[in-house]
Amino acid sequence: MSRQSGILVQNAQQVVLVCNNGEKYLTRKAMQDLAVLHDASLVIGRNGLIESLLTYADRVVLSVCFFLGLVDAHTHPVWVGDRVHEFAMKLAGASYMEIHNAGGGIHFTVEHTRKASEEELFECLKKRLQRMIRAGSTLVECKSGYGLNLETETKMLRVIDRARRELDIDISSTYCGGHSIPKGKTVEETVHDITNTQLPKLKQLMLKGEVHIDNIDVFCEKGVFDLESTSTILQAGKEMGLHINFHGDELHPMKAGELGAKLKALAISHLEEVSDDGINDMAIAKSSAVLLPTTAYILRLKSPRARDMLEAGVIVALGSDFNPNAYCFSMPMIMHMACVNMKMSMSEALAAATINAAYSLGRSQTHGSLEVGKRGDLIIINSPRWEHLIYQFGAHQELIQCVIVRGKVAYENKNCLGYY
Ligand SMILES: N=CN[C@@H](CCC(=O)O)C(=O)O
Ligand SMILES: [Zn+2]
Repeated sequence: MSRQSGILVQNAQQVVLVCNNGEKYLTRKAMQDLAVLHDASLVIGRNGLIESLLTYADRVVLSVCFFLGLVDAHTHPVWVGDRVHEFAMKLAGASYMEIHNAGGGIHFTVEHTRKASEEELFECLKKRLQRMIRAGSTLVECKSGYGLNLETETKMLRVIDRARRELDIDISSTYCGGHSIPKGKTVEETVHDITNTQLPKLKQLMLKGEVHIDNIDVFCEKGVFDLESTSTILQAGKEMGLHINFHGDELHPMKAGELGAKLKALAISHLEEVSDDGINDMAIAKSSAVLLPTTAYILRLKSPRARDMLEAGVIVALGSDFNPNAYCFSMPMIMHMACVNMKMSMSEALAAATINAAYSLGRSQTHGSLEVGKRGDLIIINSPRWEHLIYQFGAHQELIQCVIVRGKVAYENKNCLGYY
């Protein structure tokens, strides 16, 4: 399938473009009506960008679909020390915050991640990103946040940066030094450390080109960072040129939707407890809602009000939330869960896992749809209809034949059985 100018991917029954008019995001009705070509091929140039999309009605068409690569808008993939023992505790009735307040949860992962070497963390991240590629993700947001001090947060960000340079996947990097209050510290001390020590040092490293950071994140939650401390940290990050992309309104109503809209956040994640005002403010400010179906599922919470957000015109995106609490790499499974538990349609879920997820990371000019001039990131699935990737829960290994990132084969599944 190679040709001199780049690669030609030929003769698909369907090519799912998602949108084709340079849209930066989709809302409301536009999420129902995605752009799909029939009996088509596409050419990716040597520069890794899409050169042309062609329809060949007269050729023999293969019973495969080409999809643009999926975008995972929220992950915590850099850590060591799994928490399978905590999964057992939660199954026996313990809540997320009970485990956290008893010194487990994020604290457990921080303890192990601080002790890990950079090489060890990179090896873990590499395997996890490879598993994400196998499930069709080609752009992934990756957070730090299991260091909570300058040394380990910087170590995590360097590991993410190395993955960006060495692996066939695109990454949006998030500084999440405000993920929790470190043991033995107060909220005030932590905010001071982040704004006076960590962020200034990271700014220097960014200027020297030693780390690259795209977004700033804080866990805005009762017993973690309140609204005021969240706002202080996010504004300090914004002044450094970072996109605001934070955790809010997850376990308790915090007015995080309202705060995010006021600060012009690009993204607010979770939102299980968002208020009506928060939804309206987010729609007006174009602050996207990154919904994470695994959180409500694993913690047995109520699901975020996706329908209310969609009807209000909020830009809804999806993420796996991969972390030691929610061990899921698969955006096809996330889309299925969004459809069943959050009442989204398959078209809405796909728009949320592509163009809108790219918007939440400030990347929708280059990612999130198959359009001439955008990244040549796509997946080839062995099925005549694209909906099978969502419909067949957990079957993505048997459906995804190939994942192409920037015009290069990043994964090929020779044993793929197909959609039967
Ligand atoms: N809620 C805060 N952060 C993560 C969980 C992190 C952890 O438990 O290690 C989340 O998005 O679900
Ligand atoms: Zn998270």
